[in-house]
Amino acid sequence: MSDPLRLLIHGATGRMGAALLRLQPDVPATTLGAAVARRAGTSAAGVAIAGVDTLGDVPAFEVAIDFSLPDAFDAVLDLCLARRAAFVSGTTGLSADQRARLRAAARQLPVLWAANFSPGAALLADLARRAAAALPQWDCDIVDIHHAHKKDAPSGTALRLGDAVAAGGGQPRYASIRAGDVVGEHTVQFCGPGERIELVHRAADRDVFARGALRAAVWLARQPPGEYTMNDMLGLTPD
Ligand SMILES: NC(=O)C1=CN([C@@H]2O[C@H](COP(=O)(O)OP(=O)(O)OC[C@H]3O[C@@H](n4cnc5c(N)ncnc54)[C@H](OP(=O)(O)O)[C@@H]3O)[C@@H](O)[C@H]2O)C=CC1
Ligand SMILES: O=C(O)C1=N[C@H](C(=O)O)C[C@H](O)C1
Repeated sequence: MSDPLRLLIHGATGRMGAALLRLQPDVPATTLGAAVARRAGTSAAGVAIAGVDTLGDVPAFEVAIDFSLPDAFDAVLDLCLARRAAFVSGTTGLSADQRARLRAAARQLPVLWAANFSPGAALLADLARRAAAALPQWDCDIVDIHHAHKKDAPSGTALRLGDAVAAGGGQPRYASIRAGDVVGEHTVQFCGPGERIELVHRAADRDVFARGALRAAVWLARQPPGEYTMNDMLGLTPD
């Protein structure tokens, strides 16, 4: 049996970081190499979290899982390049330059960035593309609802769904609601004369994203350098 994969969890004090730290021990193919956040501290489960000022000193790891903020993204990507480690990221709101850096890094490392690590959201994008292709004259609106603390709008998933609609020939419009503690809800709505179709995905909790990211880390560690998607991992139609 091979040694467990050492993970770096970046954004460890956040909502997603907490779910990842809680669920990582359920994935025996992995072990926690290091956990990092903006400020050093200790997680609810007693895990030591390093501050980003000591990011360069973290122990060896094979895969980084990043759920942080765009401001924090470049430093962890640079660390993966320096350490030749695979990179899984779910951080949304990235700039065009950051997306380009990710593509460039994929020439040297296996990289999997996804706006949404739930398998259902990947399937929703495929359904949205097919619906848009079948309903060329209908209006298409994408609505995302998230907790009040979410910083980016439209959500990364909404933009991903919009790309899928555009690939099907549609022209999506976006609306975002930030309210309460909603984990994440996305609706792709098609309106035609006298009728309306809604495709809806609701995440019940953040564990679905964390499980998807841990599964991605194990899968990505076995891939050669390149840019991968959830569809590649799940064996769905390529984007
Ligand atoms: N792709 C997907 O499936 C999903 C993606 N997301 C995305 O993941 C990201 C994180 O979401 P969430 O957990 O709710 O956010 P939180 O605000 O709860 O957590 C953000 C984390 O990033 C850390 N951080 C912030 N700035 C820096 C910095 N400059 N350097 C180092 N660390 C930093 C924070 O550390 P500190 O606490 O010390 O400030 C914290 O640990 C968002 O972009 C969100 O949109 C969320 C859910 C699912
Ligand atoms: O910030 C969140 O919470 C979420 N962000 C992702 C996004 O921007 O699409 C995924 C999920 O909906 C939760």
